[in-house]
Amino acid sequence: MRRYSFHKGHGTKNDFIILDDSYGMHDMHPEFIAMLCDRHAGVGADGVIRVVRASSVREWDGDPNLWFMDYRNADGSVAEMCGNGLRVMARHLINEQLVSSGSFDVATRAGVKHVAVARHGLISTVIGEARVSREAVTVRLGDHSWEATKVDVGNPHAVVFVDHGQLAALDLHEAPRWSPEEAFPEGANIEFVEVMGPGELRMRVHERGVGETQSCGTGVVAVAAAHRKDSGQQGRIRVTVPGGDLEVEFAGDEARLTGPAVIIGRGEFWI
Ligand SMILES: N[C@@H](CCC[C@H](N)C(=O)O)C(=O)O
Repeated sequence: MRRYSFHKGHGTKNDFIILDDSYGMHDMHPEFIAMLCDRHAGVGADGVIRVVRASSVREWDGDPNLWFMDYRNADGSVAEMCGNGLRVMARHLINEQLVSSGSFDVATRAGVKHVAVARHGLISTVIGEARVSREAVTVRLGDHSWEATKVDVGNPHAVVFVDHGQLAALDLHEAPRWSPEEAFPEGANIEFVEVMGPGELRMRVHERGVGETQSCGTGVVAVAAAHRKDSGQQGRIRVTVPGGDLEVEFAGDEARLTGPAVIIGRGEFWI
């Protein structure tokens, strides 16, 4: 049996277990992650963020001095990026004085992302380009089907715009399906969105490797990018998710995501 210390945090109620592992000593076996994230038998979370020096990450060939966000979904699968996780990891690095200022870069499997403390203690993250595809994808949930927009935010997303009043009634206990299957060979995060007004969106999400979550930062960027492409919306886009509000701004095609990031405590577990 081993003893581990952890921190727990969330960004708009998308919650994470944070494991400090500077030198890459932890074994991130999928069963270990799934057990940790189990809300009844473990600590419980939507995912695990392993905070590791980039120099200790075999597949990383960029700046070795950065901190690397090694993100795992609750089922133990690896994800390229996590928008809410990035803010929470930034808050953790600042709190633990693992960085020397409030503005720095973090390495992820989707490249280097800049983070900075913003107004009212929110954290702003440069997520980069959200690539909106023209490829036709159909999403099905129960008896409904919709044409969806495929968006690549470093990780895969399908964005479905639903009619007014439809969002709250969706049953996301069931996993949405898509066709053609080859559209997302690695699986997908599926966002359902209602347009409330210009630049005002409401979203629910079924995350790959988790199920329905209270928020998804990369999902929020995906829906903002799809909305901007459809409507020509300029300026700030506010996305309300079950866990709170997030804002997306674009500079050219580059998306910046701003929102809260909270560390709620720390503890130890034995496995
Ligand atoms: N909740 C995250 C996304 C986490 C990864 C996702 N489930 C995937 O598998 O791509 C976010 O805030 O972006």
